[in-house]
Amino acid sequence: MAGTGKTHLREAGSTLLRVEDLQVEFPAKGGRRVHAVSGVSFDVAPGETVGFVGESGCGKSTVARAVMHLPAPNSGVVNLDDTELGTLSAKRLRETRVAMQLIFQDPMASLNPRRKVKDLVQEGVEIWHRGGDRHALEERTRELLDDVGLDSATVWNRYPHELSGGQCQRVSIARALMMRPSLLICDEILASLDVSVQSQMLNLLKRTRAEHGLAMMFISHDLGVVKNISDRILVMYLGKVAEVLEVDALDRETVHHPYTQLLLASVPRVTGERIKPSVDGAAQDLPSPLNPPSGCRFRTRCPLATDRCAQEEPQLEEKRPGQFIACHHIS
Ligand SMILES: Nc1ncnc2c1ncn2[C@@H]1O[C@H](COP(=O)(O)OP(=O)(O)OP(=O)(O)O)[C@@H](O)[C@H]1O
Repeated sequence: MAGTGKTHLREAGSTLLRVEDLQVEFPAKGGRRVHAVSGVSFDVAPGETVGFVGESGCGKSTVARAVMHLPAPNSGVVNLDDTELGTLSAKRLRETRVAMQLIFQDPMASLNPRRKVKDLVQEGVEIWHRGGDRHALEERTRELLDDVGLDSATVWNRYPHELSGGQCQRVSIARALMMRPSLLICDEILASLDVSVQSQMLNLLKRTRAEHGLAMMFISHDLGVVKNISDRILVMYLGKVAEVLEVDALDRETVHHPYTQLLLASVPRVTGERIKPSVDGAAQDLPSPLNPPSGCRFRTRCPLATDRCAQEEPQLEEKRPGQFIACHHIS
């Protein structure tokens, strides 16, 4: 089995989203395959925010798309509210997917440049509920635009290119909320924004999730950002889960997976100044997902690695209450 264990999953009835043994491979030249996501399991409780962190290429976006079945994973099970997505007809899948809204990193690219803000926010609802009450729809659009910190009267007839990146991202959030989702999947949505706009957006997301009772998957390569907004964190490395932990465990004097340790060491510490995370610098050492290392995928960069790590894949085990680590050397 390619899994990294499922001991961290909670009782099925208590979760909104339950993902088991997700596997995604992409075809590559010469008949080879990119092992992008290999046996990832996690769950998200109603109203909970789970952060996904790991350096570029570790499979975070692929997990997000596989959860949405955009496209369906090669194998694995995705249950949303006890509905298994893989068993649904194409029509039922499209309907069920509305409850999960995905927001991307580049708001300009994900908003149709030829549509005005009011239409962008309304278009999802128009597709799903044709012939609804136009007045009520416009009211809700105004409300949501104001809610996400845009002056609805000002931006109503504007096009995306007339807005800043932060404003576009706010439109994307309003557009997602319009569909009344139970799960918001945010894929690197702060990465293209200035640091000051990032913190405004984090506050907006926290307020929004409380007001709308939303669960979130929050994806970022920046552990500092993920820590700020998440209840629990999944640390991913080369298509696998290295560690799952409650966010409080990050502040405790506790032992972590050696990869989490590397990420922690690269979180900016100087107030007001961004230090380039050292983990980005180490990215060239990332092995290829075309040919991932045997056993523990982190072993080629791990200071603790031994022969056992090459031969035997570590499974996620609960090392401290609420803290699951996949490492032979952490007890
Ligand atoms: N359509 C595709 N075809 C081939 N390989 C792909 C495809 N999409 C993703 N990959 C590869 O799968 C791996 C995981 O990519 P993914 O985008 O999920 O990572 P990520 O952690 O989200 O990184 P980033 O933050 O850079 O988006 C990478 O090696 C990537 O090159």
